Amino acid sequence: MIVTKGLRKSFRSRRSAPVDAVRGLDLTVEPGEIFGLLGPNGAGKTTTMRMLATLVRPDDGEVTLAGADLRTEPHEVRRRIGYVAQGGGTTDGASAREELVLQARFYGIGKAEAGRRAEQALAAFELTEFADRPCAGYSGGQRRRVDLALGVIHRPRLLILDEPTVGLDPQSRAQVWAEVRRLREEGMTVLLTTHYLDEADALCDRIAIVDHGELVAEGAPEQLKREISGDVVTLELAAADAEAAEKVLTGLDCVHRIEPREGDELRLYVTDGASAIPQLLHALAEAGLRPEQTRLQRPSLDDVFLARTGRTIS
Ligand SMILES: Nc1ncnc2c1ncn2[C@@H]1O[C@H](COP(=O)(O)OP(=O)(O)OP(=O)(O)O)[C@@H](O)[C@H]1O
Repeated sequence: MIVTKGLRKSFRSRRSAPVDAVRGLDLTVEPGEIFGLLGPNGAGKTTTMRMLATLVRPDDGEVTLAGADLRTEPHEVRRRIGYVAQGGGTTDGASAREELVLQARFYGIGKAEAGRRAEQALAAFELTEFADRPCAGYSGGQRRRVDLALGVIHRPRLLILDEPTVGLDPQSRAQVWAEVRRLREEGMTVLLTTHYLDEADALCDRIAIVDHGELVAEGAPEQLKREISGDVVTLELAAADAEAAEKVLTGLDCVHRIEPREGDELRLYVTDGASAIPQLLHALAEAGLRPEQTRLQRPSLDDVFLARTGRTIS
């Protein structure tokens, strides 16, 4: 659905040194995915989104979006994608219905059909109740839902969202996630940027982590985390059992490493916690041992960023 090869953009001004915002980005987003572009402030996420949305001209690189070439068919790209910018696009004085009808008309949709689409969008995004009130009175989450509805009123195949949940409270963020998932279920491909690690982890099928305009990692969140360090299993044992348990577990294939024991707690590094835990418990049971508590911790996307760049994202 999106292929970029060698995408590049520098900003030059007379007053300051040039900024290489995006430095040769190769990305592939498959149809039907929620794909997240993750990175710290200034990593080049917004510049990338603006280039894909035809708002900033790339210095170099080949880009295809929904089958259209960014350089030679920008009009076609605009027709086939929806774009929601960071600040959104609603006006204080207009109502959600007015904004939706206007947006549909902007895409050349006839008056009657524009009204029908606005009505459908209001229902789908749960906006009907306050559809005719000015947007100024909406909550942050409600306004964000109007932005999403505006982004898809022309039924694009690909939706590009720049920081869709920035500044929202946890409940509104969860609602936006639910809407994004619903759009994906309806067959839409979604590309979004975020600097919330938990958001990328929970929402995205695949992510690309960028830093200083370059790709530092790409893949499914689970896969990236597993590649870094596997999982950590913590077992709490009765004081009398800890030493014996350590001996039993040291010999198991699924255990890469056991941290030096602190009291009655054992921390084990394993490739995949979900499959290792039953093996650990089985081995302990055969030796007549049973942990009082078993905890599984997974590495976070921040660990992935740390491993690749030597810094934390947040
Ligand atoms: N119009 C511009 N003129 C000059 N420099 C720019 C311009 N737009 C972006 N930059 C610079 O390019 C780099 C990448 O910025 P960009 O906004 O793409 O990053 P980002 O990953 O979206 O960051 P954030 O999470 O803060 O939005 C930054 O150093 C930024 O200052």
